[in-house]
Amino acid sequence: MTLDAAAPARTTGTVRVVGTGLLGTSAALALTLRGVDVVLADPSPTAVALARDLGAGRFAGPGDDPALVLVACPPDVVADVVAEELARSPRAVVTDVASVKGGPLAALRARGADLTRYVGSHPMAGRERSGAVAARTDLFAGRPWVIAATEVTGPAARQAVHDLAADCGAVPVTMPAHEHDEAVALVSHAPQVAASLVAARLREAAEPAVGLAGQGLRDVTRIAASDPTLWAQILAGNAAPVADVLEALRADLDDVIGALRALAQDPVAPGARARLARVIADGGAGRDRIPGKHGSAPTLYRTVVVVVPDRPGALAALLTDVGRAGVNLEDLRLEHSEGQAVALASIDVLPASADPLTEALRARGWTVPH
Ligand SMILES: NC(=O)c1ccc[n+]([C@@H]2O[C@H](COP(=O)([O-])OP(=O)(O)OC[C@H]3O[C@@H](n4cnc5c(N)ncnc54)[C@H](O)[C@@H]3O)[C@@H](O)[C@H]2O)c1
Ligand SMILES: O=C(O)C(=O)C[C@]1(C(=O)O)C=C[C@@H](O)C=C1
Repeated sequence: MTLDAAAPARTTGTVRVVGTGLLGTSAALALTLRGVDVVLADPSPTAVALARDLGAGRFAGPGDDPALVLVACPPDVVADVVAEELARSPRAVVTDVASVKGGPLAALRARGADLTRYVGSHPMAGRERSGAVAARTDLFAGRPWVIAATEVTGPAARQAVHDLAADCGAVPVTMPAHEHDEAVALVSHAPQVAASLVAARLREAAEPAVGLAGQGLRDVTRIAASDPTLWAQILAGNAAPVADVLEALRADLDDVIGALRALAQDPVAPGARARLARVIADGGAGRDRIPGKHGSAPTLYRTVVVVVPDRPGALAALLTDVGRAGVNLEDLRLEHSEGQAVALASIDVLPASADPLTEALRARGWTVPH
């Protein structure tokens, strides 16, 4: 997915990005691509220089007069930084992208900040890596961007953040802060804890067991690589809603354990298999409700799986042949088990491209198993 750089930006005036890590630099790259004047600030000189070097904008200076300030710093300090930015630029709209919204809003309200010019927001897009080096121009493409407007948010602030989200390729969604926090406890924060707990079980596992890991484990644990300091802040900032989701999960887990213990005692324990089947079926029903990348049904892409020999240049050759086939690659995953002479590349493409790509790759000698 790429951003349509040709479309004119809705955002007008200079945008000041404060915190040039993954989120700040990704937004700055998307805005710069659209021709928006972006100035960059971060307490870390390396972080801001890196973002500038990547083409995300220019260094902030004393003469800047931003129309919009985007705060993309860690959640713990977000209320302080927003308050500073409101005072520094008395005419600007200020937003932040922290993963929790209720706490920062309450803190700003308590200190009497100008909430007509501030509107918290949260793009539902990210990565398990931090810093400007992980930034991507299309990070937000097709993703929801929550705008947590309040009853006192001014229309200019609403519009400016709406335009910012749209210019980054995201889909703006308006939602009150408390509703947002409950929703992300379920769809983001508890899943992070679950992924981390599953992955943590692997620490003490014997080498041969870990060597058997397939795509299932990789899918479930990708986000276990996330930044612990950032996530400790996110979880602490949304403690009660996350605890509620995890308590419900614990009850479900106890039910599964009960069925398994019953089967361990008696292989034909009445009702046990039905309880296990129900867990898997309920999981499938829940998963079916997850929207696709663009908010549509999750059947947006088809996956073409290709066998890639384990030798230098093989993946590059495959990508070249995908390009020669005239097919736009939407996503790529590589599965490689230790000791195996081949890897499996899963290439997501638009449904209409799957069969032509399969044929073109087979014609060029690639093994495409199904
Ligand atoms: N990582 C994700 O997937 C993701 C997704 C959506 C929203 N968010 C939110 O975006 C924000 C930034 O996360 P990130 O992943 O970009 O983190 P990051 O670690 O990549 O970047 C954070 C940046 O903030 C800077 N910073 C630290 N203290 C600061 C301060 N007092 N003032 C200004 N800048 C400061 C750091 O130097 C760093 O460059 C967080 O609030 C996070 O909750 C993260
Ligand atoms: O995809 C990832 O790696 C993410 O961490 C993204 C994710 C999410 O849970 O979807 C994580 C935290 C953010 O606040 C928003 C998005």
